[in-house]
Amino acid sequence: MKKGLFITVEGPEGAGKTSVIKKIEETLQERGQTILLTREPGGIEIAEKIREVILNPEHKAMEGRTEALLYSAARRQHLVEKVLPALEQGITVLCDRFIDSSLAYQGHARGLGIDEVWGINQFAIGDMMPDCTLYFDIDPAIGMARIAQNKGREVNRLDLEGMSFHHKVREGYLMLLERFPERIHSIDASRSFEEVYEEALSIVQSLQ
Ligand SMILES: Nc1ncnc2c1ncn2[C@@H]1O[C@H](COP(=O)(O)OP(=O)(O)OP(=O)(O)O)[C@@H](O)[C@H]1O
Ligand SMILES: Cc1cn([C@H]2C[C@H](O)[C@@H](COP(=O)(O)O)O2)c(=O)[nH]c1=O
Repeated sequence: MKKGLFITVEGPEGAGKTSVIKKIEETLQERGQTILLTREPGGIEIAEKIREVILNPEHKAMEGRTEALLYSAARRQHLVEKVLPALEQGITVLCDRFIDSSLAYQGHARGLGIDEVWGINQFAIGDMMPDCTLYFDIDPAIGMARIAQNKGREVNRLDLEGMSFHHKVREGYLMLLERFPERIHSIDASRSFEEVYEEALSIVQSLQ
């Protein structure tokens, strides 16, 4: 039986999600709150291994449906092995990407269809939708420029897609915002780190 809050964070490449939620985790821990920060694809050994397969830049032959199925397989294992046990203990889970990434990237940008990708993900997650999703909205040109400046970051297979793919990812997210207006909160991620962090933190706190 789920008791904790399940919060997911979404957005195009370089929107600042990972940096902001790391700081939110630190802030909440300093305040004595227990929070589990995790990510997709990954977060546990099996899913990290699937991540390596999906994101390896050498795997240029990977077909769209294979990609979608691998993301949903990693999601299933991560959900049952890590997310659900934490939620059952009443812990707030903050997850860097979840189903909306599959809907925006594979469903819309890859052209597999949002409803089709929704279908395979229902098999993977059942009714375990997030309580709240923070969507970091950014022009992909700004996001990709931020990534290019971050020399320590590994370039993955999805980063190598052309700009038109990244614009379609954002378009997909904007469609999801219209479809799930109560669950998804949009944050203007083109502002300074502090401004984005403050808004994201205030949303997370308002849920607790
Ligand atoms: N508001 C901001 N303004 C400018 N740079 C930022 C901002 N937020 C984060 N950055 C920088 O942008 C880069 C990408 O940030 P981060 O890795 O947090 O993004 P992300 O959304 O998790 O990206 P991805 O999903 O592609 O991994 C990092 O170098 C980070 O320091
Ligand atoms: C969960 C999920 C992710 N993706 C893409 C989005 C990114 O390009 C990578 C993950 O890298 P990050 O640095 O950890 O953000 O995978 C996707 O296409 N579909 C998904 O379901």
